[in-house]
Amino acid sequence: MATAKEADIKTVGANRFDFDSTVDVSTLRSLYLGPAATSASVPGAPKKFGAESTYDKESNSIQYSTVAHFPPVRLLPNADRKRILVTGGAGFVGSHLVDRLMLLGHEVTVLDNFFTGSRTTVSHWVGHPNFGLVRHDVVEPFMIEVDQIYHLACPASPPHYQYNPVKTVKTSFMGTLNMLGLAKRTKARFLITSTSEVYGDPEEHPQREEYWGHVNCIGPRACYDEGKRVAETLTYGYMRQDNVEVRVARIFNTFGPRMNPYDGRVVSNFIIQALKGEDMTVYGDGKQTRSFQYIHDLVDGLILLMNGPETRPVNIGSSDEFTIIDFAEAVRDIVEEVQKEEGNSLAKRVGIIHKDMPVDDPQRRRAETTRAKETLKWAPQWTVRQGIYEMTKYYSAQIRSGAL
Ligand SMILES: O=c1ccn([C@@H]2O[C@H](COP(=O)(O)OP(=O)(O)O[C@H]3OC[C@@H](O)[C@H](O)[C@H]3O)[C@@H](O)[C@H]2O)c(=O)[nH]1
Repeated sequence: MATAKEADIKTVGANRFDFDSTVDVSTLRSLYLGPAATSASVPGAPKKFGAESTYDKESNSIQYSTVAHFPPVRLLPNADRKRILVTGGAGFVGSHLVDRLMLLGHEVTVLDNFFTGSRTTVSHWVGHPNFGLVRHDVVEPFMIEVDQIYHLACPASPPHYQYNPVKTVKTSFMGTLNMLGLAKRTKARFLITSTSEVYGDPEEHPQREEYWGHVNCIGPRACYDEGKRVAETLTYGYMRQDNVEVRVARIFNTFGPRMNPYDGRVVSNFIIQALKGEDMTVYGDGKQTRSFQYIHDLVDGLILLMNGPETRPVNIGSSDEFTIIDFAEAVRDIVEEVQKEEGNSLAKRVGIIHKDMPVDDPQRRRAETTRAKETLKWAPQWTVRQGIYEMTKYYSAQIRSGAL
């Protein structure tokens, strides 16, 4: 069996609907893993991109330096170069989408309030003539001339979105209303990132797009679940009433580098705990299930959806389902493999402990992706193992550099 590190995926993206979105994985890696962790070779370009930070332990200070060279971006004819707005573009998913859109040669403006996003995720593009970064909260209107809007802005981790539930609902409703208004005025195509959480604690398994869901509208998760449901309602309202061109992605659990290590989601929690030699925390008995997709597969799906003809909601996720307890063991094995390779093996295996199950935690979740396969010709290409391996290398490098 191939090991995780033997990932030989060379390119991501696809050439469909007259739109070539292929990008070398090595170029993407140079943006999040850095040159030391990748064999990236971008012809004619410097090996290191973006701002650099150096931590000094003695003075407990951090020194930043900016770099004025950027990875080469595709040179598109004017007619093909789009002006693209990405709300939440400094978040985990947003920053990877921005990397792709920039490398493909588009003009990208990122809107972010930096509640859960961070400037560092896109700092390697600051100063590029095709790139703009605006601190702005989508609950307020925003004026810009654009051709496409990827509307991602909203906290996505359960502890984050439950921290200020009123703000979460407000972001989902007002933010989507404002961005749809912008799409209506500019005639931009509008894509919203909805979520598998619209299915709630599902009574149907796996979850097809036709399933209406099972959501507790007054529970602690409702601010996000119902927020995204009403955001979808608004989106189709604007489509029917105002002919706005809309796309709706229902994203299932996604992981990858640049995920905030302390945002409380299971993949980041497990990898960080295992790397630091702490017990891994399984909530409840760990029999609940999730299917996890790697970030690059999700970004492929978003770009295909935006540029394809499908206007109905489309699930984008993995159908490789794990119980959380099995997932903890798989993560522990991969982290140990990385530690061994890096000569950092721990004296003993980390333990797995159980904590209380969060209220309304969905018991089963697996993406049914026939629609994405048929209408977008999309299929995930990264295994969970390949993704966890790369994400572990990323966090491990961050711990070594003092950033974590
Ligand atoms: O340390 C942990 C964290 C989480 N978990 C469990 O692992 C499972 C997954 O939890 P996560 O917090 O990562 O994500 P959830 O599936 O609950 O929610 C996610 O759903 C889809 C996306 O839209 C969102 O990113 C997020 O809300 C849950 O059953 C949770 O209880 C643990 O067992 N231990």
